[in-house]
Amino acid sequence: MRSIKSYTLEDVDNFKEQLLYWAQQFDEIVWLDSNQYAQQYGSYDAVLAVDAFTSIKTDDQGAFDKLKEYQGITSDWIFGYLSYDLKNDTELLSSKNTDYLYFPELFFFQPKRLYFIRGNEVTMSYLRMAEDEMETDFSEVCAISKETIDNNTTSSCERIKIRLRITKDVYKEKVETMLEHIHRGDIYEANFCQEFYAENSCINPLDTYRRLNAISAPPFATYFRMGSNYLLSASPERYLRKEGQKIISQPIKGTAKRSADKEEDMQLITQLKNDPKERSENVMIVDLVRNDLSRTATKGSVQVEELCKIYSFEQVHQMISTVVSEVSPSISPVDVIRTTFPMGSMTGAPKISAMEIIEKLESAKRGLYSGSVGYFSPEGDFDFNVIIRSILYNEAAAYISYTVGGAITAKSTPEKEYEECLIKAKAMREVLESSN
Ligand SMILES: C=C(O[C@@H]1C=C(C(=O)O)C=C[C@H]1O)C(=O)O
Ligand SMILES: NC(=O)CC[C@H](N)C(=O)O
Repeated sequence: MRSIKSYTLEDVDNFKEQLLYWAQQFDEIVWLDSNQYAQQYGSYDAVLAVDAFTSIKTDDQGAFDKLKEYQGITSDWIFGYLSYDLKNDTELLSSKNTDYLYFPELFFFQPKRLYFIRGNEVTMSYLRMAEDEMETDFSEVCAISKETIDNNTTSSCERIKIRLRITKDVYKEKVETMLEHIHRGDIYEANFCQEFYAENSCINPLDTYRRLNAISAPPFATYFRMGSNYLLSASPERYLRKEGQKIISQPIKGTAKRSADKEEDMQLITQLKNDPKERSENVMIVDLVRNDLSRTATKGSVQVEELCKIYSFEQVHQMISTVVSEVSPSISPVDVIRTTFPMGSMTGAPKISAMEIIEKLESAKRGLYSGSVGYFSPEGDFDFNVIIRSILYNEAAAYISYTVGGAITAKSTPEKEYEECLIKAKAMREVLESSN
């Protein structure tokens, strides 16, 4: 079904820039870049999928059933996203908060043109109908000069004014309400988020992504486009990956800022590692993920491979755990996602009560934020990230948005949680405010 061609690259970083620039001509784009971050699990350094041959977009009930059918029928590479509000398809829940971004709840496509980069090699994988264009496309990509990219990736938009969806005082009141729920025993932990936005504004998506990625260089960077809807993501977090029969989930809980001073930076790592509040936040989510994975796992196969390990990224230090399981080949890959979605790190525990309380206290529909972007391979393997540290943009609606949040537990204080939100928001704010 696909034609394959591989080339050795002289300058991989330059080729990545050329390829993403070349991709801009297509309406559907998924670009995943791990920024050379050293990770145990991963197949490619970067992947580009463009030009939909077939696609699926849903906004109603039964989204996971439709995805399962689509994934089964295509039996090909499919790329796309799951928005947070698909929770309503897995549990008896609803989303009543206002949607400002208008992304469909689920979107996947089968790309005609695919590029996989690994080391200094690129492999092109084109559907037969486009195979005639493989060589000309490759030459076109390689002919793009740095000047062309720089000259055409400038913005003619006006300065962006970022607004807060809720004030700091309202945020603190809501965290107090969350704490009351925790003290009453309704929940142990919930991830409470707030939105920052700009109306009647525009950005150059490629320029914005490039600058966000340059200061973040995370392992799950994403440039996504579907028509006039864009996701520019600097996510450090994996939600779920499947490699053969093995399932891998890597929830993050526990965040510390970075310092330019080496010694202070080391202290921040030690503090985070030994902080009982951050550790207990993480362990609670690990328990939830173990429970979620056990729904499709073979008996006794759920294991914690790594608990509360600190990983440093350009913007923050994070505490990450790795939970794995085995599934039997008879289980559909979509069902492994359906039974674990939305990821526990973005909900809280117990999951359903946390999602109900989040819905009541938050002020905007989460949509794609705290959802997931990724792909399925023809064999049914997959890799999906967590959509955080991301700028969402609806060009047609002239609306730009980023949301940040953090886990609230019995040990939380509203002031500290607010500070943590600002640490997570720093890169997005910097990039948007220096747009022009
Ligand atoms: C909610 C966000 O991040 C989540 C919350 C974290 C925390 O509470 O420490 C860490 C990673 C994410 O799972 C965000 O970045 O907006
Ligand atoms: N950056 C990426 O997300 C690359 C794709 C994916 N992580 C993989 O290696 O399979």
